[in-house]
Amino acid sequence: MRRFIASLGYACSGIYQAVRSQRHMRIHCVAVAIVAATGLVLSLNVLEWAVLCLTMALVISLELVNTAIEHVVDLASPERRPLAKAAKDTAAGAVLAAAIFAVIVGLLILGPPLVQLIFG
Ligand SMILES: Nc1ncnc2c1ncn2[C@@H]1O[C@H](COP(=O)(O)OP(=O)(O)OP(=O)(O)O)[C@@H](O)[C@H]1O
Repeated sequence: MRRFIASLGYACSGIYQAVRSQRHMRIHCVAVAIVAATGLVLSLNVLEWAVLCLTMALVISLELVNTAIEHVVDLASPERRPLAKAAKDTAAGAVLAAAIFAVIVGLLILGPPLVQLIFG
């Protein structure tokens, strides 16, 4: 049990450091807060919350993995190398792809009730 709590602490510390050091991570967190607040205002149903939570978790998780890859690349290759560039750019691409689809999911779920609330 003590080992589990220690591991939990290390994981939380990793998230905290990523939020502190990565601007993109802070932007994702603000987006999550805005989506959550909008979802509360719109009284989304359980399925809509589940889809939104999964989508937001995917983006945040990929940003954490991207940050870890950046650290490992900086450790393994402080000098500039094509493979180091490919690793960083591919990891960043994974976050971008998830973020684009997250915007689409957000528009699909929040868009219609938001339009209804504002203009209906
Ligand atoms: N060791 C390297 N070798 C070759 N290209 C690199 C290397 N490190 C970074 N780059 C290139 O520079 C870009 C920016 O890298 P940089 O390390 O400045 O930012 P990052 O850590 O990838 O991203 P962030 O700004 O989110 O922290 C990378 O996406 C990659 O294209």
